[in-house]
Amino acid sequence: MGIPAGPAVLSWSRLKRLLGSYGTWRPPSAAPERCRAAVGSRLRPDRALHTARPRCRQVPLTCERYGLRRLPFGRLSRQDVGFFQGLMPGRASTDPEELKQSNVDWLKSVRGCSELLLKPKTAAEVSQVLRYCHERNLAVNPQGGNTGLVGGSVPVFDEIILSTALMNQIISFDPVSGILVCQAGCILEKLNEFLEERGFIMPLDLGAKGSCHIGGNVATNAGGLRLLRYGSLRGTVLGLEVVLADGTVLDCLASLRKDNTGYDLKQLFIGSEGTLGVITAVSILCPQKPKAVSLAFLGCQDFSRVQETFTTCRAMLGEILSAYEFMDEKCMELVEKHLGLSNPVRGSPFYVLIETSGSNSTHDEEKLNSFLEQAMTAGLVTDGTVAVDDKKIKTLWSLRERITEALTHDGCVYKYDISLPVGKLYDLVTDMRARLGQRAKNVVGYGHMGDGNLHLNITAESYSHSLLDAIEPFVYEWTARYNGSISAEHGLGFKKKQFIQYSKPNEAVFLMQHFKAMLDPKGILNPYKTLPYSP
Ligand SMILES: O=C(O)CC[C@@H](O)C(=O)O
Ligand SMILES: [Zn+2]
Repeated sequence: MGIPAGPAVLSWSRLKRLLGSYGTWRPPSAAPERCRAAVGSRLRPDRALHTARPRCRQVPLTCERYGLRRLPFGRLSRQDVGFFQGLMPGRASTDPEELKQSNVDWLKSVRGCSELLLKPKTAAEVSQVLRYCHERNLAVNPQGGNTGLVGGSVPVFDEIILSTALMNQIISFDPVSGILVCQAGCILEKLNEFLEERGFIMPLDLGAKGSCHIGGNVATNAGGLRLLRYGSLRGTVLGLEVVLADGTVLDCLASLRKDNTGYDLKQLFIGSEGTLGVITAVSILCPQKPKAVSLAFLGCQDFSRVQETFTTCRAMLGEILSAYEFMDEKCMELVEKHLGLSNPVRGSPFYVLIETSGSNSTHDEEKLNSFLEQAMTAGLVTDGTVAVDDKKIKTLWSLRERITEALTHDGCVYKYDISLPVGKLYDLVTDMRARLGQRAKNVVGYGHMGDGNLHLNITAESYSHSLLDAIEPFVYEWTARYNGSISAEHGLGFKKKQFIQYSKPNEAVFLMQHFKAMLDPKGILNPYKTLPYSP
């Protein structure tokens, strides 16, 4: 098949020129195009569906803050709205209150101005929506639980929001193979509860589990807290059903552990952030629910001890090690200050959470105890607490899981999600702290130590271009110097797409542009996201 040249394709030389200047990329200086109400208040508001959700404080429009130009997509007309309302009565909303929630990201950092929210229930409906949008050249923003952290899940301009919220059916579960097949809008926590009743668990776990959708997890290749044990979604997702930009339904919803027939197409959609197709159903391999879980929360005097504790516990705990997370003392101060949680182990510059999951509590506790004895004797950890009952385990986990939430109460947050060689992980935080000095309110580091994944977060009283200039591209150059990744698990979305070249060669970006043009020649799927700006 030939590769059609579309507006999203850049010539090789143009691409090279663009990539060469991304380090200093700035929004175009031309006057931004304001989000224009195409049909606005003339439309009859539908019934609000989520009146209980908190009101959003006014977030600047993304297109204005970044001075962006709208791509030449069609404008939503009264006839278009009529078509969608006929296709899914009561599920095509133009209610400004409801749209307000869906136009803003969870961090309240980016805001679009979509005027239509669609809630299909089936892949067939998604197919009809996309076929229509493709014909009319209307841009579409697929949206799951809207918990993403890089601005990938909300519109930049007036893209139609295609929500998976009502695609929430479990299709099948096979207790012999542990394979679950479900629609994309199932909430991660709900799936986990369903599985736990049957002696299984989901292979991924995130702080956002109560709201995020499995389709969104797959579309962003979310990592989370269990990756160390169960690997990434690239391994556990066995099949996908995806609707392509022109409405074609791609049924690759296989439930097979082994299948070497041709290219593994599902991998293209895992982590593509809704830019290549809309994931409508997922087949996923789920592990057995562990019979025994223990959690140790320990304090370490410096980062080299955090590292040594990791290598020691990996060697001593072996197959029962299921998570190794770290956080610095600033993180703990913030969860105490903003969320009122209490830290059971005070006075350490670093803390680690070590989880074991196995099938025999006596055996596992014996192993954990001998590791703890060794770690204390060697002076790797100074203090700690261990939990084996569910309630205490949850309480300890919340100290780690709720750091993101605590940060949002601390001010405007600048987020970096970096992969680095484990030995270098914390140096970036130290360097950044020294570089920013008083300009930042707090600079904190935490993350998935076992996966070499640092969450560097910087807070300030308010958003400032000059603070951003002090952070970027420094943070990306630093990461590239050590061959790290500028997005370990959150994706590129809107906020990081211009920096892809710090982690991918030009040839790879060029090929990605080609895939995008082949699968979505009009560029209607989640435009302005993931791939670099193409004027
Ligand atoms: O907020 C962040 O930077 C990280 C969020 C999430 O990936 C986590 O590991 O808690
Ligand atoms: Zn994370």
